[in-house]
Amino acid sequence: MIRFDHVSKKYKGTAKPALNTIDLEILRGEFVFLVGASGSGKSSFLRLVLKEDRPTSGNIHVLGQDLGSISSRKVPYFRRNLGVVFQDFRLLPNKNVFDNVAFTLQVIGKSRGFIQEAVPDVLQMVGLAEKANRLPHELSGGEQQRVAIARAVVNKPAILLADEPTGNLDPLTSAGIMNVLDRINAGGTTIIMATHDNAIVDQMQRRVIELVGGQIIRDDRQGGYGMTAAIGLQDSGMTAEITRPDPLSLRMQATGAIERPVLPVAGEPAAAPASTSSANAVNSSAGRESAAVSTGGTPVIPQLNRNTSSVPVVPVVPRVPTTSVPVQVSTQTGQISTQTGQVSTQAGSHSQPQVGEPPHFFPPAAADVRQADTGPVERLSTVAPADAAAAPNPVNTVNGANTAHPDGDPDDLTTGQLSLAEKLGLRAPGANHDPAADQNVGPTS
Ligand SMILES: Nc1ncnc2c1ncn2[C@@H]1O[C@H](COP(=O)(O)OP(=O)(O)OP(=O)(O)O)[C@@H](O)[C@H]1O
Repeated sequence: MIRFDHVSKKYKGTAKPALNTIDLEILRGEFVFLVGASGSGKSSFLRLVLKEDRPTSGNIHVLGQDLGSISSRKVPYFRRNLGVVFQDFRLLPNKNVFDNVAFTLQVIGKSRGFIQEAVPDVLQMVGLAEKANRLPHELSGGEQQRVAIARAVVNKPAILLADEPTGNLDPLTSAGIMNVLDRINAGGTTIIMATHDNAIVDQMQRRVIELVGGQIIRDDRQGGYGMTAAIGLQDSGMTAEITRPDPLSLRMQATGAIERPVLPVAGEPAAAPASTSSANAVNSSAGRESAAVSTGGTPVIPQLNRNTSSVPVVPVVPRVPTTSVPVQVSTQTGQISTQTGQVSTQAGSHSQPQVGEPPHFFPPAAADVRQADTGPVERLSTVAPADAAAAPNPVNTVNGANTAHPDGDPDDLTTGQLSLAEKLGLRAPGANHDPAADQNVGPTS
């Protein structure tokens, strides 16, 4: 699905490459954390996947396409297969939640009927069905990020790139976001998430690729955040991130139990301190939404409790024993791929998308702990109109790079002033556009 062959990226005027001879393969359906100290190359990696930049050397294949052979004119079409979520949300401030999500579909010419069906579905999935008419500034940070996620996935991208999506959020709210991402991944979307959030990485136990100085020093199939990345954070003064207590560990120490706390599925408190009372506040203020479990006053960064639902969840990638694979990644992932094709649901009702099959858009709400707290599982409908196969999706610049490109790369769509639609990769630069879409907004809470 994504393959880097000896990829290096060196920016003009810099002494060291931002990425140095990267070889790696990411398979369909994987959830991959990209960790590493500030400046280790995470965003550069994501930019290359998006073809927002091009490598100095090496080859990149995404979704079977050699990125080097995609012309600038075709980049927006390529990017419709990718969704991107950023730390700072980047919603349109003057459009309500529905219109922010619908915007993606309007730009690429989806029918009104499709939009009327797809947007409510995706808002339901992210837990914002009741807030479709709100403006971004009327939402909490976590809710704004949910809108951004909804916008990123409304047209079923094969790949979702998330650059520090929880970077502006408190732990409890972050956990809610991770729950949403986990569910999107369970529907078949490959997710690559750059993050400094050690607690999330440690608890999710997914594939972890760690960069140091532009090189992959670790590739754990079921990894944790790791010491090297943490040391890098300390070096860069971002110690708050690494000193956050791991509530799950604390809870396990306290109880000796290994059960996972329950995740809040949808919605977050406007400003959620991680405490029992705030978790309850979420619950009461958000009807069907469940609250995070907090034990003994210890804030719990929730983790999916896949066992609380009667509907089994399909493992997206079969879990193999944790093995550190600093190099030769593709060899191992090739083996995984074979296994993936054999996986089916325990219930037999929901299978993983196979190669060539678009991702199911919303998995059953099995991973959704609403059932545990609120009764029967509410199954989320799928967005499956006939024209959904085109699967366009918002794509934006990574790290807000809507500035002139340092290399003067002719393929670089970040050059010059671009509208949001252009930055989202939905329209080729210079095409007709909605002037109202030219503004972005960061966090408003
Ligand atoms: N446009 C650019 N021009 C020159 N150098 C750049 C550019 N973008 C990134 N770099 C350099 O490339 C290296 C990798 O940067 P990158 O943004 O990919 O790191 P990162 O791991 O995403 O960092 P952070 O966690 O702080 O976002 C850094 O040394 C950075 O200074």
